[in-house]
Amino acid sequence: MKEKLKIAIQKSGRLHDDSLQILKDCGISINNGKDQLKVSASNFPIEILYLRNGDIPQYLRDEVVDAAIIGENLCLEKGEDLPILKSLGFSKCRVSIAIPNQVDYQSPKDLNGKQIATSYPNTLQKFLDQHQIKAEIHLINGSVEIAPSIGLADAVCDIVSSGSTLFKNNLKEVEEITKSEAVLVKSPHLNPDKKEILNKLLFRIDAVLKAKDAKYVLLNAPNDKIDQIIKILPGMKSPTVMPLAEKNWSSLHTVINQEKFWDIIDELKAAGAESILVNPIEKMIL
Ligand SMILES: Nc1ncnc2c1ncn2[C@@H]1O[C@H](COP(=O)(O)OP(=O)(O)OP(=O)(O)O)[C@@H](O)[C@H]1O
Ligand SMILES: O=P(O)(O)OC[C@H]1O[C@H](OP(=O)(O)OP(=O)(O)O)[C@H](O)[C@@H]1O
Ligand SMILES: [Mg+2]
Repeated sequence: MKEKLKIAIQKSGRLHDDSLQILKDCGISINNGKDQLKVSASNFPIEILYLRNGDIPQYLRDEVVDAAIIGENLCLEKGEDLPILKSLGFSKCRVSIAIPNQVDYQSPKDLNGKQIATSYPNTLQKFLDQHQIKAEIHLINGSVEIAPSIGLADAVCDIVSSGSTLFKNNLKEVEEITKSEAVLVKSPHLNPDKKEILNKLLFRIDAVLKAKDAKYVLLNAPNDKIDQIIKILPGMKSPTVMPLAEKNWSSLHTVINQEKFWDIIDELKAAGAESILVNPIEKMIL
Protein backbone atom coordinates (compact mmCIF):
# COMPACT_ATOMS: atom_id res chain seq x y z
CA MET A 1 0.00 0.00 0.00
CA LYS A 2 1.68 3.24 -1.13
CA GLU A 3 -0.94 5.68 0.10
CA LYS A 4 -0.49 7.45 3.40
CA LEU A 5 -3.30 8.72 5.56
CA LYS A 6 -2.83 12.39 6.46
CA ILE A 7 -3.81 13.05 10.04
CA ALA A 8 -4.00 16.54 11.50
CA ILE A 9 -3.35 17.17 15.17
CA GLN A 10 -3.15 20.46 17.01
CA LYS A 11 0.24 22.14 16.60
CA SER A 12 0.28 23.41 20.16
CA GLY A 13 -2.35 23.82 22.82
CA ARG A 14 -4.69 21.77 24.93
CA LEU A 15 -4.99 18.81 22.54
CA HIS A 16 -1.42 18.44 21.29
CA ASP A 17 0.22 16.19 23.91
CA ASP A 18 -2.65 13.72 24.41
CA SER A 19 -3.23 13.47 20.63
CA LEU A 20 0.40 12.47 20.06
CA GLN A 21 0.27 10.13 23.04
CA ILE A 22 -2.73 8.18 21.76
CA LEU A 23 -0.98 7.64 18.41
CA LYS A 24 2.14 6.47 20.27
CA ASP A 25 -0.01 4.15 22.43
CA CYS A 26 -1.22 2.67 19.14
CA GLY A 27 2.37 1.63 18.48
CA ILE A 28 2.96 4.34 15.90
CA SER A 29 6.52 5.72 15.95
CA ILE A 30 6.68 9.42 15.30
CA ASN A 31 10.09 11.04 15.09
CA ASN A 32 9.28 14.47 16.32
CA GLY A 33 11.70 16.97 14.91
CA LYS A 34 11.09 20.27 16.72
CA ASP A 35 9.33 22.85 14.53
CA GLN A 36 8.53 20.29 11.86
CA LEU A 37 4.95 20.80 10.66
CA LYS A 38 4.72 17.49 8.82
CA VAL A 39 6.16 14.13 9.90
CA SER A 40 5.77 10.56 8.67
CA ALA A 41 5.43 7.61 11.00
CA SER A 42 8.21 5.09 10.49
CA ASN A 43 6.08 1.97 11.04
CA PHE A 44 2.54 2.88 9.92
CA PRO A 45 1.30 4.51 6.70
CA ILE A 46 0.35 7.88 8.15
CA GLU A 47 1.65 11.39 7.86
CA ILE A 48 1.01 13.79 10.72
CA LEU A 49 0.36 17.46 10.07
CA TYR A 50 0.57 19.91 12.97
CA LEU A 51 -2.09 22.56 12.44
CA ARG A 52 -4.17 25.11 14.30
CA ASN A 53 -7.21 23.40 15.73
CA GLY A 54 -9.53 26.07 14.35
CA ASP A 55 -8.25 25.59 10.78
CA ILE A 56 -8.70 21.82 10.72
CA PRO A 57 -12.43 21.54 9.78
CA GLN A 58 -11.84 23.43 6.52
CA TYR A 59 -8.71 21.36 5.72
CA LEU A 60 -10.80 18.19 6.15
CA ARG A 61 -13.49 19.53 3.87
CA ASP A 62 -10.88 20.54 1.26
CA GLU A 63 -9.27 17.08 1.54
CA VAL A 64 -5.93 18.63 2.49
CA VAL A 65 -6.06 16.20 5.41
CA ASP A 66 -7.95 12.90 5.70
CA ALA A 67 -8.59 12.69 9.43
CA ALA A 68 -7.93 14.74 12.54
CA ILE A 69 -8.10 14.90 16.30
CA ILE A 70 -10.06 17.99 17.33
CA GLY A 71 -12.31 19.16 20.16
CA GLU A 72 -15.89 18.01 19.68
CA ASN A 73 -17.04 21.58 20.37
CA LEU A 74 -15.22 22.66 17.22
CA CYS A 75 -17.46 20.29 15.21
CA LEU A 76 -20.48 22.16 16.52
CA GLU A 77 -18.81 25.50 15.78
CA LYS A 78 -17.34 24.84 12.35
CA GLY A 79 -17.77 21.23 11.28
CA GLU A 80 -21.25 19.76 11.68
CA ASP A 81 -20.77 17.99 8.34
CA LEU A 82 -17.65 16.13 9.50
CA PRO A 83 -18.21 12.51 10.54
CA ILE A 84 -17.10 11.82 14.14
CA LEU A 85 -15.52 8.36 14.27
CA LYS A 86 -14.50 8.05 17.90
CA SER A 87 -14.59 9.90 21.20
CA LEU A 88 -11.10 9.77 22.67
CA GLY A 89 -11.75 10.49 26.35
CA PHE A 90 -9.41 13.45 26.89
CA SER A 91 -9.75 17.27 26.88
CA LYS A 92 -13.17 17.00 28.47
CA CYS A 93 -14.86 20.35 28.85
CA ARG A 94 -18.12 22.16 28.12
CA VAL A 95 -19.14 25.32 26.28
CA SER A 96 -21.19 27.44 28.63
CA ILE A 97 -22.68 30.87 29.09
CA ALA A 98 -21.55 32.74 32.21
CA ILE A 99 -22.55 36.06 33.75
CA PRO A 100 -21.23 38.18 36.64
CA ASN A 101 -21.90 36.61 40.06
CA GLN A 102 -24.04 39.49 41.32
CA VAL A 103 -26.46 39.44 38.35
CA ASP A 104 -29.73 37.51 38.79
CA TYR A 105 -30.56 34.82 36.26
CA GLN A 106 -33.71 32.78 35.81
CA SER A 107 -33.76 31.58 32.18
CA PRO A 108 -32.24 32.22 28.73
CA LYS A 109 -34.79 35.06 28.35
CA ASP A 110 -32.57 37.10 30.69
CA LEU A 111 -30.02 37.22 27.87
CA ASN A 112 -32.38 39.22 25.61
CA GLY A 113 -30.78 42.47 24.46
CA LYS A 114 -27.47 41.63 26.16
CA GLN A 115 -23.96 41.69 24.73
CA ILE A 116 -22.19 38.33 24.88
CA ALA A 117 -18.45 37.86 24.24
CA THR A 118 -17.30 34.57 22.73
CA SER A 119 -14.82 32.78 20.48
CA TYR A 120 -17.64 30.44 19.41
CA PRO A 121 -20.16 32.68 17.57
CA ASN A 122 -21.95 29.90 15.66
CA THR A 123 -22.41 27.74 18.76
CA LEU A 124 -23.79 30.72 20.67
CA GLN A 125 -26.02 31.85 17.80
CA LYS A 126 -27.55 28.37 17.52
CA PHE A 127 -28.32 28.40 21.26
CA LEU A 128 -29.85 31.89 21.05
CA ASP A 129 -31.96 30.92 18.02
CA GLN A 130 -33.21 27.77 19.78
CA HIS A 131 -34.44 29.91 22.66
CA GLN A 132 -35.62 32.76 20.42
CA ILE A 133 -33.28 35.22 22.09
CA LYS A 134 -31.92 38.32 20.41
CA ALA A 135 -28.51 39.23 21.79
CA GLU A 136 -25.42 40.90 20.39
CA ILE A 137 -22.40 38.65 19.87
CA HIS A 138 -18.89 40.09 20.36
CA LEU A 139 -16.25 37.92 18.76
CA ILE A 140 -13.05 37.69 20.88
CA ASN A 141 -10.26 35.22 20.21
CA GLY A 142 -8.91 34.67 23.73
CA SER A 143 -9.20 35.73 27.40
CA VAL A 144 -12.96 35.94 26.85
CA GLU A 145 -13.75 35.79 30.57
CA ILE A 146 -12.27 39.23 31.15
CA ALA A 147 -14.90 40.91 28.91
CA PRO A 148 -17.59 41.68 31.55
CA SER A 149 -15.13 43.24 34.02
CA ILE A 150 -13.77 45.66 31.40
CA GLY A 151 -17.24 46.67 30.26
CA LEU A 152 -17.03 44.91 26.91
CA ALA A 153 -19.96 42.54 27.43
CA ASP A 154 -22.70 41.51 29.87
CA ALA A 155 -21.99 37.79 29.53
CA VAL A 156 -19.50 35.34 28.02
CA CYS A 157 -19.82 32.06 26.16
CA ASP A 158 -16.62 30.04 26.48
CA ILE A 159 -15.04 26.75 27.43
CA VAL A 160 -15.31 25.67 31.05
CA SER A 161 -13.39 22.78 32.52
CA SER A 162 -12.49 23.11 36.22
CA GLY A 163 -14.40 26.40 36.44
CA SER A 164 -11.38 28.19 37.92
CA THR A 165 -11.18 30.81 35.13
CA LEU A 166 -14.83 31.72 35.74
CA PHE A 167 -14.22 31.83 39.49
CA LYS A 168 -11.19 34.10 39.17
CA ASN A 169 -13.20 36.49 37.01
CA ASN A 170 -16.24 36.58 39.34
CA LEU A 171 -18.47 34.85 36.83
CA LYS A 172 -21.08 32.09 37.28
CA GLU A 173 -22.05 29.46 34.76
CA VAL A 174 -25.75 29.77 33.89
CA GLU A 175 -26.22 27.67 30.73
CA GLU A 176 -24.30 24.65 29.45
CA ILE A 177 -24.63 24.64 25.65
CA THR A 178 -22.65 21.49 24.93
CA LYS A 179 -20.21 18.99 26.39
CA SER A 180 -17.00 18.23 24.55
CA GLU A 181 -14.01 15.91 24.45
CA ALA A 182 -11.33 15.16 21.90
CA VAL A 183 -12.69 13.24 18.91
CA LEU A 184 -11.29 11.57 15.81
CA VAL A 185 -13.02 12.99 12.73
CA LYS A 186 -12.59 12.25 9.06
CA SER A 187 -12.86 14.05 5.79
CA PRO A 188 -16.23 13.41 4.10
CA HIS A 189 -14.46 11.77 1.11
CA LEU A 190 -11.79 9.09 1.43
CA ASN A 191 -10.55 6.64 -1.19
CA PRO A 192 -10.68 2.90 -0.36
CA ASP A 193 -6.95 2.67 0.45
CA LYS A 194 -7.18 5.50 2.94
CA LYS A 195 -10.35 4.04 4.44
CA GLU A 196 -8.48 0.81 5.03
CA ILE A 197 -5.62 2.59 6.84
CA LEU A 198 -8.13 4.55 8.91
CA ASN A 199 -9.93 1.34 9.89
CA LYS A 200 -6.61 -0.16 11.01
CA LEU A 201 -5.92 2.92 13.10
CA LEU A 202 -9.44 2.81 14.59
CA PHE A 203 -8.95 -0.83 15.54
CA ARG A 204 -5.80 0.11 17.45
CA ILE A 205 -7.41 3.15 19.10
CA ASP A 206 -10.28 0.92 20.25
CA ALA A 207 -7.85 -1.53 21.85
CA VAL A 208 -5.99 1.31 23.61
CA LEU A 209 -9.17 2.97 24.92
CA LYS A 210 -10.74 -0.30 26.11
CA ALA A 211 -7.54 -1.16 27.97
CA LYS A 212 -7.53 2.25 29.69
CA ASP A 213 -10.95 1.48 31.14
CA ALA A 214 -10.07 -1.98 32.43
CA LYS A 215 -7.86 -3.70 35.01
CA TYR A 216 -6.52 -7.24 35.01
CA VAL A 217 -7.30 -8.80 38.38
CA LEU A 218 -5.77 -11.93 39.95
CA LEU A 219 -7.04 -13.33 43.23
CA ASN A 220 -6.85 -16.44 45.36
CA ALA A 221 -9.90 -18.15 46.82
CA PRO A 222 -10.86 -21.42 48.53
CA ASN A 223 -12.48 -23.77 46.00
CA ASP A 224 -15.82 -23.81 47.83
CA LYS A 225 -16.11 -20.02 47.33
CA ILE A 226 -15.35 -20.00 43.60
CA ASP A 227 -18.95 -20.31 42.35
CA GLN A 228 -20.01 -17.35 44.47
CA ILE A 229 -16.99 -15.28 43.37
CA ILE A 230 -17.60 -16.01 39.69
CA LYS A 231 -21.14 -14.65 40.08
CA ILE A 232 -19.69 -11.31 41.26
CA LEU A 233 -17.17 -11.03 38.41
CA PRO A 234 -18.31 -9.18 35.28
CA GLY A 235 -15.38 -10.62 33.27
CA MET A 236 -14.82 -10.66 29.51
CA LYS A 237 -16.17 -14.17 28.99
CA SER A 238 -15.57 -16.30 32.01
CA PRO A 239 -12.65 -16.06 34.42
CA THR A 240 -9.58 -18.27 34.21
CA VAL A 241 -9.50 -20.63 37.20
CA MET A 242 -6.24 -22.44 38.03
CA PRO A 243 -5.38 -24.68 40.99
CA LEU A 244 -2.87 -23.36 43.52
CA ALA A 245 -0.13 -25.52 45.03
CA GLU A 246 -2.05 -25.27 48.29
CA LYS A 247 -4.78 -27.91 48.42
CA ASN A 248 -8.41 -26.79 47.86
CA TRP A 249 -7.37 -23.30 46.74
CA SER A 250 -7.48 -21.71 43.26
CA SER A 251 -6.30 -18.59 41.51
CA LEU A 252 -8.83 -16.61 39.43
CA HIS A 253 -7.85 -14.18 36.63
CA THR A 254 -10.28 -11.74 35.11
CA VAL A 255 -10.81 -8.21 33.74
CA ILE A 256 -12.81 -5.62 35.63
CA ASN A 257 -14.02 -2.29 34.33
CA GLN A 258 -12.55 0.76 36.06
CA GLU A 259 -15.99 2.29 36.70
CA LYS A 260 -17.29 -0.49 38.96
CA PHE A 261 -13.88 -1.51 40.20
CA TRP A 262 -13.92 -0.67 43.93
CA ASP A 263 -17.48 -1.95 44.51
CA ILE A 264 -16.55 -5.28 42.96
CA ILE A 265 -13.33 -5.54 44.97
CA ASP A 266 -15.33 -4.98 48.20
CA GLU A 267 -17.79 -7.72 47.19
CA LEU A 268 -14.95 -10.09 46.30
CA LYS A 269 -13.29 -9.63 49.68
CA ALA A 270 -16.59 -10.21 51.45
CA ALA A 271 -17.05 -13.42 49.44
CA GLY A 272 -13.68 -14.82 50.56
CA ALA A 273 -11.18 -13.62 47.93
CA GLU A 274 -7.62 -13.07 49.17
CA SER A 275 -4.32 -11.72 47.81
CA ILE A 276 -6.02 -9.62 45.16
CA LEU A 277 -3.55 -8.25 42.59
CA VAL A 278 -4.58 -5.50 40.17
CA ASN A 279 -2.61 -4.80 36.99
CA PRO A 280 -2.96 -2.21 34.23
CA ILE A 281 -3.73 -3.58 30.76
CA GLU A 282 -1.77 -2.20 27.84
CA LYS A 283 -4.02 -3.23 24.93
CA MET A 284 -7.36 -5.03 24.87
CA ILE A 285 -8.53 -6.82 21.74
CA LEU A 286 -11.88 -8.53 22.04
N1 LIG B 1 -9.59 24.26 29.85
C1 LIG B 1 -9.80 23.23 29.03
N2 LIG B 1 -9.95 21.99 29.52
C2 LIG B 1 -10.19 20.94 28.69
N3 LIG B 1 -10.28 21.05 27.35
C3 LIG B 1 -10.13 22.27 26.82
C4 LIG B 1 -9.89 23.42 27.62
N4 LIG B 1 -9.76 24.50 26.81
C5 LIG B 1 -9.93 24.03 25.56
N5 LIG B 1 -10.17 22.71 25.54
C6 LIG B 1 -10.39 21.84 24.38
O1 LIG B 1 -9.22 21.87 23.59
C7 LIG B 1 -9.50 22.42 22.30
C8 LIG B 1 -8.32 23.28 21.88
O2 LIG B 1 -8.22 24.39 22.75
P1 LIG B 1 -6.97 25.37 22.71
O3 LIG B 1 -7.29 26.52 23.58
O4 LIG B 1 -5.72 24.62 22.94
O5 LIG B 1 -6.88 25.81 21.19
P2 LIG B 1 -7.69 26.81 20.32
O6 LIG B 1 -7.29 28.19 20.68
O7 LIG B 1 -9.15 26.47 20.37
O8 LIG B 1 -7.19 26.35 18.90
P3 LIG B 1 -5.98 26.74 17.91
O9 LIG B 1 -5.14 25.49 17.79
O10 LIG B 1 -6.72 27.06 16.67
O11 LIG B 1 -5.23 27.87 18.52
C9 LIG B 1 -10.81 23.16 22.43
O12 LIG B 1 -11.52 23.18 21.21
C10 LIG B 1 -11.53 22.34 23.48
O13 LIG B 1 -12.17 21.23 22.88
O1 LIG C 1 -12.52 26.05 33.59
P1 LIG C 1 -11.02 26.12 33.45
O2 LIG C 1 -10.35 24.86 33.89
O3 LIG C 1 -10.45 27.36 34.09
O4 LIG C 1 -10.70 26.19 31.88
C1 LIG C 1 -11.33 27.13 31.05
C2 LIG C 1 -10.36 28.01 30.33
O5 LIG C 1 -9.48 27.20 29.52
C3 LIG C 1 -9.48 27.71 28.19
O6 LIG C 1 -8.53 28.70 28.04
P2 LIG C 1 -7.00 28.41 27.71
O7 LIG C 1 -6.25 28.18 28.97
O8 LIG C 1 -6.91 27.32 26.69
O9 LIG C 1 -6.52 29.79 27.13
P3 LIG C 1 -6.95 30.54 25.77
O10 LIG C 1 -7.99 31.54 26.19
O11 LIG C 1 -5.69 31.17 25.33
O12 LIG C 1 -7.46 29.51 24.82
C4 LIG C 1 -10.86 28.33 28.04
O13 LIG C 1 -10.87 29.28 26.99
C5 LIG C 1 -11.11 28.94 29.39
O14 LIG C 1 -10.60 30.24 29.48
MG1 LIG D 1 -7.95 27.75 24.79
